Amino acid sequence: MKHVLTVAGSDSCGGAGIQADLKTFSALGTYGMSAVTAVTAQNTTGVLMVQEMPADLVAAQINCLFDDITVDAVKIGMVSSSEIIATVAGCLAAKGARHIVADPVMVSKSGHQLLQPAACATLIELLLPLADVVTPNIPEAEVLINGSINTLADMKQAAREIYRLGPKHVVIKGGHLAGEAVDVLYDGRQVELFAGPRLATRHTHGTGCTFAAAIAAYLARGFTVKEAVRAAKAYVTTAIAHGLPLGRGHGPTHHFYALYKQAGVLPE
Ligand SMILES: Nc1ncnc2c1ncn2[C@@H]1O[C@H](COP(=O)(O)OP(=O)(O)OP(=O)(O)O)[C@@H](O)[C@H]1O
Ligand SMILES: Cc1ncc(COP(=O)(O)O)c(N)n1
Repeated sequence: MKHVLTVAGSDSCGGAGIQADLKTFSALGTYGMSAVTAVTAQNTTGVLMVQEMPADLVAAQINCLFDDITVDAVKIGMVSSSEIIATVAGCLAAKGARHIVADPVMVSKSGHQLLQPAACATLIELLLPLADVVTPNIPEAEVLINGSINTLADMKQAAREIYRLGPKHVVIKGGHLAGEAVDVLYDGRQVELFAGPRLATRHTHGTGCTFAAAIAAYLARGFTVKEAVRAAKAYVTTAIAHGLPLGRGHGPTHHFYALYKQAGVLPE
C-alpha cells in the first residue's frame, strides 16, 4: 500500500482540511498520514476560531514521518502564515519529497480568511515552485494572476500564467463558474479539460480538499498527472453527488458511498 501525507489544517466538522484528506486517502486505497498546520473550530456554517501550530511543531511532524516511513505523495492544504509556508517548503525540499500537490487554500467556502494576505507572496515564491501539481479554485487563481477570470478562455490563460510561477502542472478548478463543472489542466505544453455535470447541491464543503487529496493518492499509486486528475475528478463528482445533508450550512462530501452501499448501512 502507498503512503500519502497531508500537510493542512484540521477542520473540526470533518468536511475539509486534514479530515477530508485522510478520508479520501483511505477511500482510494492508500495509507494516510498528517502534519497539522492549524486547528480550526468550524462547522458547516462557518469558521469560529483558528489557532496556528508553532512552526517547529509543523516541521517535527513532517520530519519524523520522512525519517521513518516512505512518503509516496504529499498534499498541502491550509498553510496560513509565511513562517509556516517557509517551514513546510524547507522540510519537503530537504527530504526530497515526491508527488507534491499544493492546494493554495485562501478563503473558506463560508468566507473566512485561511491564508494571511501578507503570506500570499511567500506561497508564490516558495510553495508553487515545489509543486508537481497546484490546484487553485477560480478566486485563488485570480489572486495568483492578479486579474479576473470569467470564462473558460480566461481559465486557460490563467493556467498558463500560473505555470510560469514554477509548478510542473496547473489545475484550475471550475467549481465557482456557472454551467458544467470544468477543470483545466496545463502541463506547460497542452491544455486538457475535465468536465463533469454541475450538481445542484449546497453540500460542497471540502470539495477542493477532496479533489487535491485524490490527485495525491492517485499519484502515489503510480498514475500519471493526467490520469490522476481524470480519476480525481470522477471521485469528487461522486462524493458531491452523495454529499451529506449535515448541519445548517454546506454539508460535507461523501467519501465511502460505494463501500457503505455494499455494506448495507445506507437506506435504499
Ligand atoms: N456543484 C458542483 N457540481 C459538480 N462538481 C463540482 C461542483 N462544485 C465543485 N465541483 C468540482 O469539485 C472540485 C473542486 O472545485 P471547487 O472549485 O469547488 O474547489 P474549491 O473552491 O477549492 O473547494 P473548497 O474550497 O470547497 O474545498 C472540482 O473538480 C470542481 O469541478
Ligand atoms: C482546515 C480547512 N482547510 C481548508 C478549508 C477549505 O474548504 P472549504 O472552502 O470547503 O471551506 C477549510 N474550510 N478548512
